[in-house]
Amino acid sequence: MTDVPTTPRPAPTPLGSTVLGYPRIGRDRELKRAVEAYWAGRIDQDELRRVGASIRSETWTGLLEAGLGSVPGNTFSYYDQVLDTAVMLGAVPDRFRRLGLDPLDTYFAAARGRGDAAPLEMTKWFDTNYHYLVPELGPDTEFSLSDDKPVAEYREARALGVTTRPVVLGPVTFLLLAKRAEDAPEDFTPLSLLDRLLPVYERLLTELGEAGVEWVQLDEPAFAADRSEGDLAALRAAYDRLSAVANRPALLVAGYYGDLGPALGVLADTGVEAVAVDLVAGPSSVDDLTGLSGLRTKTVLAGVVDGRNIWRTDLDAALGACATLLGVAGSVHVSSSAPLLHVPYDVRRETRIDPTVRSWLAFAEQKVAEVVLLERALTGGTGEVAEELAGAREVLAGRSSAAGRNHQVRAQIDALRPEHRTRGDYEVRAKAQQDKLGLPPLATTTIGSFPQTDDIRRARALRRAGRLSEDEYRRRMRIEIERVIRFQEDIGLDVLVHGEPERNDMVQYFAEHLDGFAATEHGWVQSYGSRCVRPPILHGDVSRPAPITVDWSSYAQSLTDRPVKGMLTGPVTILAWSFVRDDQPLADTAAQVALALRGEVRDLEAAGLRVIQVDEPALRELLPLRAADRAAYLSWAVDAFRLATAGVSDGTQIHTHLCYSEFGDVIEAIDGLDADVTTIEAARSRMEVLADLHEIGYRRGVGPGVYDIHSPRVPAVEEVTGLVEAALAAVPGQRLWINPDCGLKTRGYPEVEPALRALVSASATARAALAGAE
Ligand SMILES: Nc1nc2c(c(=O)[nH]1)N[C@@H](CNc1ccc(C(=O)N[C@@H](CCC(=O)N[C@@H](CCC(=O)N[C@@H](CCC(=O)O)C(=O)O)C(=O)O)C(=O)O)cc1)CN2
Ligand code: MET
Ligand SMILES: [Zn+2]
Repeated sequence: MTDVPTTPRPAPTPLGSTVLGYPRIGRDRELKRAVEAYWAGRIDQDELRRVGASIRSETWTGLLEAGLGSVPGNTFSYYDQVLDTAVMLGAVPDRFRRLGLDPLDTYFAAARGRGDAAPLEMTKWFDTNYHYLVPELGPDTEFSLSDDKPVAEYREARALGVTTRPVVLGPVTFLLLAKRAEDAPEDFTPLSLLDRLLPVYERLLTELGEAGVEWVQLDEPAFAADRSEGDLAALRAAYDRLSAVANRPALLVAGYYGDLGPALGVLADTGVEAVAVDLVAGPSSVDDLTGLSGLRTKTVLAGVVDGRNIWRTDLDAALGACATLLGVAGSVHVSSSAPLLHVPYDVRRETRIDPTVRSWLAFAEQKVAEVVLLERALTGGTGEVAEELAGAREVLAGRSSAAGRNHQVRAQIDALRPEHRTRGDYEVRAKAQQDKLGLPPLATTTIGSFPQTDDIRRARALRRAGRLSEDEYRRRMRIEIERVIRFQEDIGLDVLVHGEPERNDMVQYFAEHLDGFAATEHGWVQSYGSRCVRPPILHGDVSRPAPITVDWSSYAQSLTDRPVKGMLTGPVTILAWSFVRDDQPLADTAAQVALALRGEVRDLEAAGLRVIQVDEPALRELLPLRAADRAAYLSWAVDAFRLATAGVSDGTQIHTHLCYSEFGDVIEAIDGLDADVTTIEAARSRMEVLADLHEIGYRRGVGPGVYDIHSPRVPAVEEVTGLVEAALAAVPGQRLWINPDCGLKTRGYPEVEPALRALVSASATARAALAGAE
């Protein structure tokens, strides 16, 4: 129990039904368009702020009218909520402040870099496809309440007649997500700053209280992962202190993306008024909660409506979970399991999705309606909503009986044997590949995509609108492929790519060509900053009706004597970046996708492609947050990749590519993929991953990225040469590949051309040095 007495204050209005957060890009990506127009100098700050205000007002009024008991506030962001928090806490690194820009431009400079000021690192947000900017902290960091965004947005909503519950990233998760600033001592940990940080949160709570805020939500998702005793002690200390603040709003602490484990007991013993638990990703939380006497006086938000996936809720099951909690908690209200940031706005706009499949789906708006309905059932009894419950039951029954079963696919999976996932000895393969390809040491290549020019995107938009024929579209893409091939020949790369111009996205494109998936038209979700994706919906058994990439890749190969790499997205990444069915184990779905890709890999080989890359950038992303679940995941993930790729002969070279990750936890799985060549993000971390690979005895080809494509900066030749030398110190030249960190689709040719020339020149220099040394 806390030994700090909490200040007596009037009981807050009950929370009622709610969601933990909401999409913020605008129903038609208005924010993306406005932010990008602002960056390009086409609109000014006033215009950008008008777009932001209109998205916020539409969100608040919409949520109020939908009948939520408590409307979340401060869920808007111009780029990222972690950066917003760093700005609010006055923790923006000096290199951005020194630029002397106004607050909004300083903010964007931290997000995107400017001149010599490299941007904050961007990394995966838990196990999602959202990316946040990593705060940099050191022993000299001084926090101060430097921005009033949560208060200002509260007042803005009030003026529109909506009372909101500001959502703020919690202090402990903020510190756990931060990293040590480069100039900080090695043994510094951001969590050591907790005592310095808490006064700022105390001040924030005071100001929110003064503004009339009744409830504030502090998010602590970091506790859905394994945490140390020290982390738990920090959580306890933080909420003991924050709950002792005088005249503060009532505190709701939200944990999501999994069960809170021991953190739940810690929170139950602090003076916070409410906790939100994720009963979808962490269903066992129901049992964890029942033993906690500390909850008897608290409100529990039961996260029973999935905030991450798009299936309609099993309302009976959800009500059952809520009912169990009624006996444990002071009061229970219904909520989404996580912020709705990861789902699109409105399924009713998807008129091209088969109506049966569409009837199974709920996007953000529909989820809000489910939450409201469940709350009515919980408070007024099921009789009041009997009709709605019966309707939902019928849809659910329809889904489980239909579920697009493909008996042929299931029979093929049942017939698989270990040899379908095993290739021959690597040394034998390497020899056969060298005979066929005759590549020099330090061979150069790229990761697949070339800049998606306005012309390409416009052509695709015209075709979608029916204003460009399929033939004309294909003709234009072929012209682009030829241009990209000639460009690479001119630069002098060794292994070429076709450039992926025909792909809207590396996952959506494949989903559009596989059975068992539905693509959306408007289902945009933020991935980072202004970049969005439309995750496809994997609703049935997966199969490949016809070859997908073979025409494009063999056309590219027909244009050149140099080897062209076939280019596919791997099964784990296709799953990670889709909305996947929740009615069978992920492992089974992965095997189906892998089997479809296996057919594509073999068709590419038969068409004369000697090198085939199967991208798995999301291998790390799907790694379970809790260590206990990891071995099982890695086992099926590796199996799926091997099933997709092991059907080729020894002489066909399989590449894979990984990015956006800290690889330490999956390094053995990377080895287990058994790819002949692994290209991997490394430029920003200065080749750290090579030491990890060396340690586990990895001995196949490796291409650590020597050009950071996530920044508009063009590296100088000396910089690339430095990275190549660092790599050569860890890997022999014959096994070393020279390539960028990732695909080039988000970059422009003015950056790409000099960067690739630098890369080829650095390889040539290192090659000459190697030859001289022999
Ligand atoms: N799914 C996925 N997740 C990923 C990645 C990825 O590549 N894919 N990469 C990592 C980083 N995340 C990223 C996410 C998105 C983008 C990205 O570039 N997204 C594009 C959209 C890509 C797309 O779907 N393009 C479509 C639609 C393009 C579009 O907006 N068209 C306009 C019309 C254009 C015109 O008329 O000129 C429209 O529809 O309004 C196409 O090319 O066909 C964007 O936000 O701008 C990049 C990286 C991790 N996660
Ligand atoms: C996010 S990984 C990207 C791999 C893909 N082949 C590309 O180059 O775009
Ligand atoms: Zn990549």
